Amino acid sequence: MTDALHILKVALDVPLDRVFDYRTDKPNTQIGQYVVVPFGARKMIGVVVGISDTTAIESKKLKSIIRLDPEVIFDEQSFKLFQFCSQYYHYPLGQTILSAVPSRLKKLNTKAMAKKYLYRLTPKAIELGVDQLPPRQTILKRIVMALIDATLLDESSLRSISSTWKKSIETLDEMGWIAKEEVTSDDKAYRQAPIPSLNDEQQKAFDEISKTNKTFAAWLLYGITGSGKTEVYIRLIEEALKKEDTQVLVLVPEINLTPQLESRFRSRFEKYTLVTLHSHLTDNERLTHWRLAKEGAAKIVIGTRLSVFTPMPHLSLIIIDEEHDASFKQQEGLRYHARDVAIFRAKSENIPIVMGTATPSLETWFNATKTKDTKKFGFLKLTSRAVDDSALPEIKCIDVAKSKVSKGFSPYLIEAIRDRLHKKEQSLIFINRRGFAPVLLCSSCQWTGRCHRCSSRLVVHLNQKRLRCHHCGHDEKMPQQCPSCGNTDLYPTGLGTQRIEETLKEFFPEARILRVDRDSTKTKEALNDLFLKMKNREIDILIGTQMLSKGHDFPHLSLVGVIDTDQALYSPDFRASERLFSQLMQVSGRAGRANIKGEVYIQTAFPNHPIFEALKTHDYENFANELLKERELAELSPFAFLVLLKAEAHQLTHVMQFLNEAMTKAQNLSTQVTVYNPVRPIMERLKGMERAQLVLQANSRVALQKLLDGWVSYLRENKLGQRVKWVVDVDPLEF
Ligand SMILES: Nc1ncnc2c1ncn2[C@@H]1O[C@H](COP(=O)(O)OP(=O)(O)OP(=O)(O)O)[C@@H](O)[C@H]1O
Ligand SMILES: [Zn+2]
Repeated sequence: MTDALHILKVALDVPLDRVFDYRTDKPNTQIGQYVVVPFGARKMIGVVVGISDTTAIESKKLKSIIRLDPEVIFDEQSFKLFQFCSQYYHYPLGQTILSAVPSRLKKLNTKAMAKKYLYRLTPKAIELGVDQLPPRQTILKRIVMALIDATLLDESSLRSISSTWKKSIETLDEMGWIAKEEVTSDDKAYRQAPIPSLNDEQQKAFDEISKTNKTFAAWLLYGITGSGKTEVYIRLIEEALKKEDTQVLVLVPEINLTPQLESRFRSRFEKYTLVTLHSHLTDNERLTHWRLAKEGAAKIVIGTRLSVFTPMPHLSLIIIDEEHDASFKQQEGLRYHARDVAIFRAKSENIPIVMGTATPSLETWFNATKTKDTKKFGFLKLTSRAVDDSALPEIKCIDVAKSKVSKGFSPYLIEAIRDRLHKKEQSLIFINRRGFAPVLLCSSCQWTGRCHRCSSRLVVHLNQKRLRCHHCGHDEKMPQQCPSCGNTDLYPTGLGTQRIEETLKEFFPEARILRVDRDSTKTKEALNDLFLKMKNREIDILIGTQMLSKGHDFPHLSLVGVIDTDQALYSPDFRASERLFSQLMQVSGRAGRANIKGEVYIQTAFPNHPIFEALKTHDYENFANELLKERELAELSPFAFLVLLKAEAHQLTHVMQFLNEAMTKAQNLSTQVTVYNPVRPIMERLKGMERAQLVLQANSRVALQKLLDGWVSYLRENKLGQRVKWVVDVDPLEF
């Protein structure tokens, strides 16, 4: 008689939808432990997802695990979540799990971690103040100002202010300005900000949602910008944490997770351990925070999309801020939507989930207001701004056809800016650059610079005098004369942020102007610097793109000028007007936040377009309902469910053959699903690869999923898959 075999079913980070059997001599292994195993000639990290005493593998071929780590990295609830995602997004289980655990775990050797500290200013520093710092020490200044704001900051927040924060902290330490304390799980003292009492609408929202604690309910908290949604979240969290053994997960878009937001939460939850999870943490920090959550020690987890997978044994409430934000959708690997995964998780753990926004996604708007199943999807409104005397800004369209536009600016807008300069208030010039950037154009033969690897035009970077491909990064010198006809009169078309900046400098030589875009604000530290400068009125005019439109408070900002948004009105993307509306609504929300009145000027050739009519009256509801009618007629989301198959290869014939076979197969698998012909996307070539895609569409999610089960395994087995790279995107946001 032989000993009973201990066979571990191990999920690995490989693109195969199966688990692998390994032998172990450790009888009390648990599901969720991770292991190092031999895989071909390599060693790999894997996760135990099953334990058995039988295997179909011959005992000669059965290999043993190399190492078993004692840490159990997920619990039963997380495992359910992984299984759901693997099935719903048709992505292998092993890859699903391993894309959700902190990458630090995946390194083959884990070292002990260093102690962690929190930093605060000494009374001496507070007394002397920033003005006493040496004039050119901008990083020191930034850190001190952030500490004045937040009282206590941890290392990750400091790092987001500057990558050289350590040196600055040492300097401050030598000056006797800083005190540090070791991080323990509780006992933190953040400054207490005055706590407002809830207004009627906030109170109603709080009461309704509180009624559903302990059971699943999805809530849309629809509240205009500045209506006090965050205050409602905070009260709900307070309420939840009154009970022992509770944890709360707060999901936010990446750009919103600033030290300011973190400190607002910390100051209100000083008794509780709060951790953040986002991409600006180091691997070690991420792992520490994640473990605190997994062990139940962290009561509040604030994180970006990936944190929806954080194991939290006592999870009792999920909050999603800015529910409509596209950054909740992961665009590579496991293409999940964190909001949808969060709803599944709330359902499966039988807890409430609250989604707040001023401009809900049409899917959520539909669920909350139009479906019969409103018992499971509650709808709450906050219709006025929370701070007394703060009204919504007045929105005006400037008809560029009737106004004498000079270098992109109409005289009305220029006058409005001049007026703010006079009143020492701030202006924001917003350019919607989605899908738009200046290209170099030859005035005589219409030549434009093109990327030789992608079907895209090269973007002009005037300061560096270079042309760059924004898709593959290809970079070349800006030519002196047209490569096609030799003409030397080459000029950049359209309005980039750099050109706007130059024009504004001409109009207002005395103004302090700051331009913010991906080129000038690559790091989070630069962005934080900007917030501080705005707050201290060191900037008069801010020029920026969509990254500025999210929920930041600029108390001295009273004018927003929007230029050049018209291309989004006629985009082939069916979500373009939904996005434009929410972007303009968000950016308008930046004006007049405190007690100065805000104004928004939109320059457009289509001042009567319904989107602007709706904006002027701040009428998201009407606009959304109109859009829903259009979507219903066109049979688009949320009335139909879509799946996108994207494929690319060096040769177009391979791509097309693969997609045509896929199309035929899909047609044979189901009659309830519409299968469209393969088409080329707008970006036909990318990084030297030829691309094409096809769309599946169905009225029934179940029918679509059923088709996908058979179809995706068929695609995985297709021999052309060796030449063609493909991905399946369920509920795609971009086409
Ligand atoms: N009931 C209240 N009474 C007075 N002030 C309040 C009240 N609720 C919130 N506030 C204040 O109003 C401002 C906006 O509130 P909050 O940030 O909660 O709004 P929001 O809807 O989350 O904003 P955003 O649109 O930026 O996401 C904050 O300064 C907050 O302190
Ligand atoms: Zn390119």
